[in-house]
Amino acid sequence: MSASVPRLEIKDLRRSYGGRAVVDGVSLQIMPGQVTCLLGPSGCGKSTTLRMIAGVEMQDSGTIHVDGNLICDTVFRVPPERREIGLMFQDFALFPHLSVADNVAFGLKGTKAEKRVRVEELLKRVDLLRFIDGYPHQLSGGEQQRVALARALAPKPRIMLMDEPFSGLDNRLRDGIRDETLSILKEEDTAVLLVTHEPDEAMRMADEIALMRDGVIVQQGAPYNVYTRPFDRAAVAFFSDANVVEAVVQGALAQTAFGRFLAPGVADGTAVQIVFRPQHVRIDFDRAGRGPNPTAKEGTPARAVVSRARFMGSESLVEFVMDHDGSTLRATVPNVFLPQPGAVMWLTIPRDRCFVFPMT
Ligand SMILES: Nc1ncnc2c1ncn2[C@@H]1O[C@H](COP(=O)(O)OP(=O)(O)OP(=O)(O)O)[C@@H](O)[C@H]1O
Repeated sequence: MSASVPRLEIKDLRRSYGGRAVVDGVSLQIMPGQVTCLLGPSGCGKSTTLRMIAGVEMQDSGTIHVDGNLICDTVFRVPPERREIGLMFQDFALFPHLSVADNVAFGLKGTKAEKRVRVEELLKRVDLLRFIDGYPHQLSGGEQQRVALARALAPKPRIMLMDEPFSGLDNRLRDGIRDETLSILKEEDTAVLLVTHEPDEAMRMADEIALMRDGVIVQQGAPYNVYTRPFDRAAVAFFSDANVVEAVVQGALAQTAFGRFLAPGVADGTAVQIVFRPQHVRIDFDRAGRGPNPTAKEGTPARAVVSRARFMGSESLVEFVMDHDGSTLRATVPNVFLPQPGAVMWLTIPRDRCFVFPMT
């Protein structure tokens, strides 16, 4: 198989329920060994997309190809069990009455001896060989999850579809299992489509993030690009808290209390939102009623009064009330920074860390 043929390619998938388009023209390509995360809020159509790829749901239109071969359009349909697609869902439910070995062997074909070889290989891989003759109820949640992974991988699927597979695990366990799962899937050269509504999970696991909203993919790219070049205000806010300053453009510039912001190509009179993350707000102490001098890179400092400061563990969150309009602005600072409420500070917004979006 040529390296340039996607392992999974979906084109213009659509599905409506009761006249409402739930998946509204979704296209994606995933290469072998690549992890793509379908990331979006609850109800945006992620699971429906996954179910159509798995073959348990029929699309209204659009095509699905695996390694260049059509597996489903509106007339032709390879049944789910012949798609060579592995599934891992949150409620992964091992069969309680089957041993760990029989759970892993469940979807395998071949002789008893051949199955045993593959089961042992996989249990070794997920570091659970010692439980081969045990039963699911004897395992912790994390161990059960690893058995589920072994079971899903056993038939050597070309594609793995995962729907919030780690959300049932507690935080400490989750990071380890996520990383372990990822390295096994990469070793097996499986193409992975992972559905999640958690940006942290997507950032941690994905080679590529497809940001989904209201049935469509609004932005797609490497995690760094999606995070640093968000498509719109909602895309910023999906990954982190976001501050917003509103202004009106004149001569391709938006004038604010923080100085002017470039708004190239935006027509005069257009209202814009200047959006920036709390970690990018620069805070300076008041010095005899003044802040730092304005610069081209950071603009003009604006005077603010601390209303609240909280220690969050690895960072501190400070809320300010802005002098010029009484609006609230949030800043996060690494480690411990807990100024007293009422303290006067000056805030600047680095121009390379903010996004200017015309209001729609
Ligand atoms: N069989 C169905 N019949 C009618 N509506 C459905 C059906 N399946 C899903 N929907 C609706 O389609 C929309 C998208 O559902 P879907 O499960 O794909 O969303 P999601 O993005 O995976 O959300 P979540 O993260 O909450 O699982 C929802 O509004 C849901 O109620």
